[in-house]
Amino acid sequence: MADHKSQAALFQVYLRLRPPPTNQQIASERFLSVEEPVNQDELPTHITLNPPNDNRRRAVEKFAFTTVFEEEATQLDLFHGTGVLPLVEGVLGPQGGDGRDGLLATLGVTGSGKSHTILGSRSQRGLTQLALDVLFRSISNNILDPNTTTSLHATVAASDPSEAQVMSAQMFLDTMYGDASAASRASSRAPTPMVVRSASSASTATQNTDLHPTSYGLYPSLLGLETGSPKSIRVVRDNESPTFQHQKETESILSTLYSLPASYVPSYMQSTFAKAVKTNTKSPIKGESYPPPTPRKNFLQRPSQLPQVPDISNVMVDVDPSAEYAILISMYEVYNDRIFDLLTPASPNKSTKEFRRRPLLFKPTEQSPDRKVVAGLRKIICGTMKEALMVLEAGLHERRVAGTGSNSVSSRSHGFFCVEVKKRRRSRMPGQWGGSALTIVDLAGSERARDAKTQGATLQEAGKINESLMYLGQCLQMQSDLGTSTKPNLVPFRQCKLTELLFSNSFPPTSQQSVPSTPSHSYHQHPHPTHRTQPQKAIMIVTADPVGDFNATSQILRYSALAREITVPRIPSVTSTILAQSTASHYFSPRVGGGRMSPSETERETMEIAALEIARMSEEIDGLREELAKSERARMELEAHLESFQDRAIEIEAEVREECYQEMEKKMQSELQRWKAAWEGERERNDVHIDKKLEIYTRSIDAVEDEDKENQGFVGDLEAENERLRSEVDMLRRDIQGRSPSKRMPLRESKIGRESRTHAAREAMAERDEREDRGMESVGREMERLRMSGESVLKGGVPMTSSPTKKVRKLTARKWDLMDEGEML
Ligand SMILES: Nc1ncnc2c1ncn2[C@@H]1O[C@H](COP(=O)(O)OP(=O)(O)OP(=O)(O)O)[C@@H](O)[C@H]1O
Repeated sequence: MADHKSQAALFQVYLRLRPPPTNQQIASERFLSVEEPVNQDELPTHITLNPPNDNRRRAVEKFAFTTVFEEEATQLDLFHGTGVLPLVEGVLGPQGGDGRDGLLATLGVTGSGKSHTILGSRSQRGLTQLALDVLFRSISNNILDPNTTTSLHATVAASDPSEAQVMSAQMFLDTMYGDASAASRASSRAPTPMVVRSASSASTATQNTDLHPTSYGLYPSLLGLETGSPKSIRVVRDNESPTFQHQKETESILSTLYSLPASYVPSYMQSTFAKAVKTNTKSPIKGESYPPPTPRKNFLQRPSQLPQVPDISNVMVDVDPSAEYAILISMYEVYNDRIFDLLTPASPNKSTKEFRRRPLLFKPTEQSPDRKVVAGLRKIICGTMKEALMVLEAGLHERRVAGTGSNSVSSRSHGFFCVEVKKRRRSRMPGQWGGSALTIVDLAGSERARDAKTQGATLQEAGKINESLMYLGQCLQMQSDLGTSTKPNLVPFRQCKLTELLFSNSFPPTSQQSVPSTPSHSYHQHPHPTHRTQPQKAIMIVTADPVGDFNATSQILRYSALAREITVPRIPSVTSTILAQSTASHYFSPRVGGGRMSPSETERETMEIAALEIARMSEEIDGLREELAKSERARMELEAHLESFQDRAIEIEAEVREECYQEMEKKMQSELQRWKAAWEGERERNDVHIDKKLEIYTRSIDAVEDEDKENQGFVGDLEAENERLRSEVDMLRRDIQGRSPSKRMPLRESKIGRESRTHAAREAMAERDEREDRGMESVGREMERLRMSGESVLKGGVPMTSSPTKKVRKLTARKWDLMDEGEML
């Protein structure tokens, strides 16, 4: 049944049954039985699922797999029996050329043993470790060591089509686990410019590892060099997150960076870095090897011992002797339908300060226009199996797991472990790197919320997990129905990230994708090294617990089995019982008389009809039951859909809220800035205005004071002059009055004498009057001027210095002065 189909299917599907837990107290009823293989030397391929005896009448289902591994099967049995070796060999391409992509995945209900199978346990190695072991050992003579091959990092990074950050294993491991030898080296090494920053950091910075760019988030900042703005470098310390832009510190960081080995710099920045080093004249310690980076606050603990069993030291696969290889490891997880790098530490969010990973895209890139790749992953060049295993451990540490009612360490995401085997012709002038990849996938397990007792975020995760597994189930069902057709659109793999990642490389290249056939030993003569001539070879290991959850297990088996047979049990009980009873009592009773039916015959006929009717109805009920079961499944699927849509809606709402909040915040900030600037401008204008006013006041007060003083001087002079003139007038008056009338008469009488006297007196008086007139005129002018200025001063609030009475007096005096002598007398 399965043989023909398994040839055409995209996946070879194996079933592994897990043994019951040793501490299980009450053994549940076993619902799964393995069918004996036809040939005793072969492994079984079929199982039967017997519904538990709980009064619900369900169909007995039979499933076919490539091979069934029973409970007692070991990790080694799985390794040899599932075709992992041909998979590894295919990736290495022993016949020349790029090799063939391989995919190894596990699928099953939560707690059924997926992670145990693929990743092993504390004491047992899993298929991943075994595959790495055989891979590294097989290419040991052909592998390039990143620590000794100087150009390796640059050439591999240049050939990578996925915008990856390529990094050497040594540096990465130091980043994650710390440098075991750093402490001993620290004392003998010259102090680095960045070690001590503040009293607090000085005490914590006992390891000079603080210096590495990643610990200060400097990789993106180096881009600043390209734009010629090293001042704007933003230095963020991983464990404290202060941001400062200090020129001196920046310079010191830069000079430290310039002295780092090139391998410390991410691939996409190599050229910038090289340029910067070239032009930098301040490199402090050339040739000094700096300590490893410390992006983590707390280092991971280096595993003291990795499991060594099962031992496969005698197992090797063929390699291409004319090629040299490089191994690149990357790890990512699909969590809530988003891809996250497991080898890049989470970075703090600017606004929330929460440590988060950035989701990555599965997309075609410039270098890979016709094939999607996970873009922007961190890829680690590993020279040894130990390095690869340590990278694996570090990545697993970052993977999301949670304790649920079904499994204390349940994987909450689909984990991807990618081993890229880079390959090029071995020669003095090696060509471009080509190669293929082995992808190992540990899928999250399907679970029922009731059994797993999950809630909140874990329940939401479960919704997403179940949904993605449902899509995977649809794809697997379609792929097992493919027959000879290779049309990719028959398998609806674009429904979610998981199926896209698993299936998009499973199909032979289409006419547009295919490239002219190349000789087997030509490594990428074509422009895009991502072209593949063969679809990936895929192995799926389904794990099941024969005494676990019947419903969940049967669902998984239905999805994944290469073939299925359903046996609907007949209903012997009702029909046959009635018929048997009738037969016993009446049916076979001898006929009485000829031709006519006796009462018993009539009765028997009625009974027969009733029995047939019952049988028909029973079948109908069975059909209805089957339909009910189907629609129940459909309902469950729809519910899962709905749940995931609701989750998505919540997510979108949260995202929109966040966006609105950010936008509002930004607007508020800009409005505040604008308002502050306007306010500041207004204040400055006001200040200037008030200053000017004050200045004017001060000046006018000074002027008035000066003028006042001057006026007072003048008034004083005039008054003195006036006083003098007045006294002179008085004197003259007295003088005139003091003369006796006799003396005056003779003057009158003696005309000549009188006239002469009068003439002399007149002349003297005229002279005096003239003099007085001149004096009075000038006094009047002066008084008038003072009056004018007094008025203007009065207007400005200063009192007048001359009074109108004085004017009157003056006028009187003048009048008096101008009177005829006769009138006066
Ligand atoms: N074949 C086996 N032999 C021994 N122990 C096993 C086997 N399979 C599973 N186990 C044990 O069962 C437990 C659950 O297994 P595991 O974590 O691999 O389940 P899982 O399918 O990966 O679960 P989840 O999907 O929740 O991550 C572990 O303690 C594991 O060691």
